[in-house]
Amino acid sequence: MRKKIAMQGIKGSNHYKALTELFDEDEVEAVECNTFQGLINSLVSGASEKAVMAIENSIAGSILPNYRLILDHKLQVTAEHYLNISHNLVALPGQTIEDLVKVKSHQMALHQCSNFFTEQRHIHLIEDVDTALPAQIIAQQQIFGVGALVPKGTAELFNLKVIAEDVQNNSLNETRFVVLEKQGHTNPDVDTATLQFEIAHESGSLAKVLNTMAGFELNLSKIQSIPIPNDIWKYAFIVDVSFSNPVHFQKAFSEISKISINPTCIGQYKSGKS
Ligand SMILES: O=C(O)C(=O)C[C@]1(C(=O)O)C=C[C@@H](O)C=C1
Repeated sequence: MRKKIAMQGIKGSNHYKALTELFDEDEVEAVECNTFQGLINSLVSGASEKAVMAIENSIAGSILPNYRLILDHKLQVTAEHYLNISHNLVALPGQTIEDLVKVKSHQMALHQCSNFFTEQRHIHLIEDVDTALPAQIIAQQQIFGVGALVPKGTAELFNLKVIAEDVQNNSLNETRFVVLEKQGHTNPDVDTATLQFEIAHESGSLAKVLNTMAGFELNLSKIQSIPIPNDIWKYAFIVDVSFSNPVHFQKAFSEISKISINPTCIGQYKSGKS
């Protein structure tokens, strides 16, 4: 039986691209979910074995609600993948950009193309569940006057015309996706970890944690603060670190556990950076 992997959106979306670059398409079945919450529900209920979820983009930044979902459901990150993102404006053939009155796409995709649409004042932007679904609906229902922003290759999938290629604000546009599971596994071949901790509201408490990481030769690649619900204006920190020796990470984590509050390892995995 093929492994079920939950993703946000449908075939033709960036999530689907990420999923097929992470897994052998013949061995897995993509479970299409309309929302990030739906993707988590699929994983938590056991309907899917794993989930592929976008977590941050190089133009639009962190998808903070997705960090919240990982923490609230105590999920583990078991892999990561960086996908080059290209947004292409598509519509039914026979139209030009002047004919479009609306463009529908995923909120993150619209953010990443804000400069292009500032110049197209006649176009009304509308959020949709992903990039591919509005394209599929435009094609199925033959809707004129409406465009979609889709990855390369998706126009052909739905027989749509590419009106403008690569309309993202910056040609260097990558989204980082994580693979989520209910439980992590002990894989010795890891060089990256994500951890979460809170600290006492005291001068120097974050510096102590960061110095401990430096002392064990952990290289910090990201630090993200996230509000602690029920503790107003207090924040937890989510940190990504890389290391050449997993033992260094274990030792550092044990030290950090002594000087922080609620330390949690959210995952140890192999870096997806090339
Ligand atoms: O709609 C899609 O194509 C998606 O896979 C969603 C998503 C996202 O969640 O950030 C994925 C990558 C791009 O950054 C834009 C949108």
